[in-house]
Amino acid sequence: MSLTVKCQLPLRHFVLAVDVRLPAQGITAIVGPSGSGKTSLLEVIAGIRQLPGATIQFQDQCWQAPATFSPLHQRRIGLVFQQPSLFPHLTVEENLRYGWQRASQPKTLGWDEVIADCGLTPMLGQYPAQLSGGQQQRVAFARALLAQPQLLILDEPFSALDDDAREYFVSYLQQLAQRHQLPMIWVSHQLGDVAQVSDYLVQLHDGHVVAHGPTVSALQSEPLRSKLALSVVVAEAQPEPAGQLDTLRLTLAEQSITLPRPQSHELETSTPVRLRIFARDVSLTREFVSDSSIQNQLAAEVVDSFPARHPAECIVQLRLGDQYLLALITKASWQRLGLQTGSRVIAHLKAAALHETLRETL
Ligand SMILES: Nc1ncnc2c1ncn2[C@@H]1O[C@H](COP(=O)(O)OP(=O)(O)OP(=O)(O)O)[C@@H](O)[C@H]1O
Repeated sequence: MSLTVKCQLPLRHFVLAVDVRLPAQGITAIVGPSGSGKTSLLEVIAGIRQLPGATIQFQDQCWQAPATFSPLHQRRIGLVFQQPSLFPHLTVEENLRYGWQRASQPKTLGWDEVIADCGLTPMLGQYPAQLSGGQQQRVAFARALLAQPQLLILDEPFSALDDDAREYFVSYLQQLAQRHQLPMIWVSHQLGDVAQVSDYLVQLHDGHVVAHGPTVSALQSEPLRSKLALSVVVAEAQPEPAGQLDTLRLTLAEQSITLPRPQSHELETSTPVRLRIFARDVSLTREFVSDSSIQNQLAAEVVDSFPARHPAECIVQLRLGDQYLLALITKASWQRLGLQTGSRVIAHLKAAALHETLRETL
């Protein structure tokens, strides 16, 4: 199951030159600096830009080849851009019915379910101009779902939402990919969100794919590891001792960590959960320390170090079992601790930085 994209699109400052095969399942995130060609690439995939010579193949469907071109509506793509293009003269309900009535059968994403999940019930009778930017984005997202897409293409769809709502919708993306087997291509500047739920990462720079691969490993490879300084590890939920209702114990590489229990999460023992850990939230010592507020201390091995954005800092790559973690420390600390490849260290993870980032894995 794949999405093959080959194109050469001259843009103002460079040519968007892409030749890549992406998974046609799960969540594929496209990241890259502003102006690197992310939106243009989505437009080529959707067929909004009819580009001579491009090849777009989704699963067993040829959307574009030298002698073939399927327009957007035949591709059954749910397209959500940062600017929600709602019909201003229709109510929210009428906007939603527009997608719903044109949808193919069978409808796997139900009307009531999507409206409830997107929190739209109170605003069904209102017009777009009566809604905030974030509410309009939620309507546009729901309308795309109700059209029963076979592929969801998202370009910063939650940029106007507040942090709590964005967090909810990011985890909703994961549910949609998991429960409804709905593949997604998602452009976001929120690297933490992307690391948290994406299965596959593509990095664009000046119109070229400079890195792509499964998220967990792509984050540990150049150029993403230097640019993002962020790791994703998978831990397993552990049974909680009686009376400890506000904390959650996890096992990571056969070691125990504890974090504040997210209120929304009921995790069964052994459920694998993803933790997104910024390198800046990891510090290192040579020994376990007892007089620290940081209780999550994990024995690890130094496998590499490389420059960080600031010349006085470096990023240390650590191995915990078969998983990898990045730590951002100063070069002075690297010297003072006498670190080198193979050194045994203790990685300290701030629990408060972890508890907002807990997700069940796909
Ligand atoms: N129709 C067009 N013709 C020529 N150049 C274009 C056209 N549309 C966009 N560009 C240029 O192509 C480059 C990539 O734009 P694009 O919107 O794809 O980038 P992006 O990575 O999505 O940026 P952002 O993250 O800011 O949304 C920009 O330099 C832009 O000016």
